[in-house]
Amino acid sequence: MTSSKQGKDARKSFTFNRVFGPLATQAEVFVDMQPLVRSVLDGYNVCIFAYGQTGSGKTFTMSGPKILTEEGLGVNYRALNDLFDIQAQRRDTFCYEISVQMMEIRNSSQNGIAVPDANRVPVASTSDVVDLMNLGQKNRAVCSTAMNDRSSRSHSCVTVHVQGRDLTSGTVLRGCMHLVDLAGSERVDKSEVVGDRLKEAQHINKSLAALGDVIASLAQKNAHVPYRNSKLTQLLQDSLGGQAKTLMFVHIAPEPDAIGESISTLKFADRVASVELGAAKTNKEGGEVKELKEQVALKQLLLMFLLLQIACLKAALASKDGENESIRSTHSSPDILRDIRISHAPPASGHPGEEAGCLEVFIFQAEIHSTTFS
Ligand SMILES: Nc1ncnc2c1ncn2[C@@H]1O[C@H](COP(=O)(O)OP(=O)(O)OP(=O)(O)O)[C@@H](O)[C@H]1O
Repeated sequence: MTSSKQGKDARKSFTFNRVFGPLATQAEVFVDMQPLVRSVLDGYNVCIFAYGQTGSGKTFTMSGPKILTEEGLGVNYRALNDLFDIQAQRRDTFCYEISVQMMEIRNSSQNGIAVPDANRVPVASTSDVVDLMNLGQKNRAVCSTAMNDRSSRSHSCVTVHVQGRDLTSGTVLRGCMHLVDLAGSERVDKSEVVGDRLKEAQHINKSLAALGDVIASLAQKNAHVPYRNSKLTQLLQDSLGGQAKTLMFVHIAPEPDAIGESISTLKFADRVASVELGAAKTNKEGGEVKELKEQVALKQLLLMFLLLQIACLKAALASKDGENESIRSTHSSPDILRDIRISHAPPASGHPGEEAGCLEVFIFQAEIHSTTFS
């Protein structure tokens, strides 16, 4: 990249995994990220970001153009389509449940940034997803700036939750994929915004800077990573740290006067590319692990039960002998024992074998008031 500056700043070179030109199709972009998307079905956490200055094509990459055509479909739709296709192919070996959550992180007058209520919606087909995303797009905070007439003024995050059960071994895999269309980074002077819009732009830049700080800390392998400095980094903590697979699409505008912005975007991308996340891990819970966890939970409850019984016996003994006035319990032993119920529940749902052997524990008011042990 050649800038108008003289000397060592005149020419800069950056290296990335892949570069897409202005004529690259949406399908070509998706093919490159497809293996990553697929790994969510194998129990990995995946995070895909779109970063770049206002108007550089982030929403186009993630969702598509304003008027959607099949060729125009962005990576969000393609990713979910792909997941449904594989779900159908693995029908005989895996049972998958897929749900989608749409979140928007935007500037709010009270406490800076808000994440509106976001429910997980189960989805079973592409049309379910299209309906959901259309709704999300409609609700997204958008305004016209000098740099983009449909500028997104918030970070939008589509989170896909996948749970798959191996029909033979009972192993349960849980994967989650965040598809994040970040709000545009922009020089506030160039976007010509004022008042609330200016504040909003400053806020967006602040949360993008917080993302940059987290990435810098990860790159330097600092002991402390400042995830809590923004809602965005808090939300994505599980996908920015060690065990996830992360991909960032970085967008630069082709206009010559965007060069300053493009260089700072590329520097940001360079920093991101230097982060070593370490080996990604699957979220796998084997049938045996599940059984062991249930046994541990049962043993812990029995232990609690025995401790309570000892406490009650001590209290009863002490009050009988009048030896220790400070030992009191509001319940007698049988009452306390009545309050703890342990049930080994039968399968709750209609899916054969799904919850078989599952332990349900109900604890009602298992508490001892003002008890002091001698
Ligand atoms: N590869 C592309 N091919 C054709 N048109 C594109 C392409 N990328 C972006 N555009 C068009 O450029 C305009 C701006 O793109 P878009 O809204 O995706 O930018 P953005 O980076 O999301 O902006 P903001 O951060 O302000 O929301 C839109 O009209 C979009 O359709």
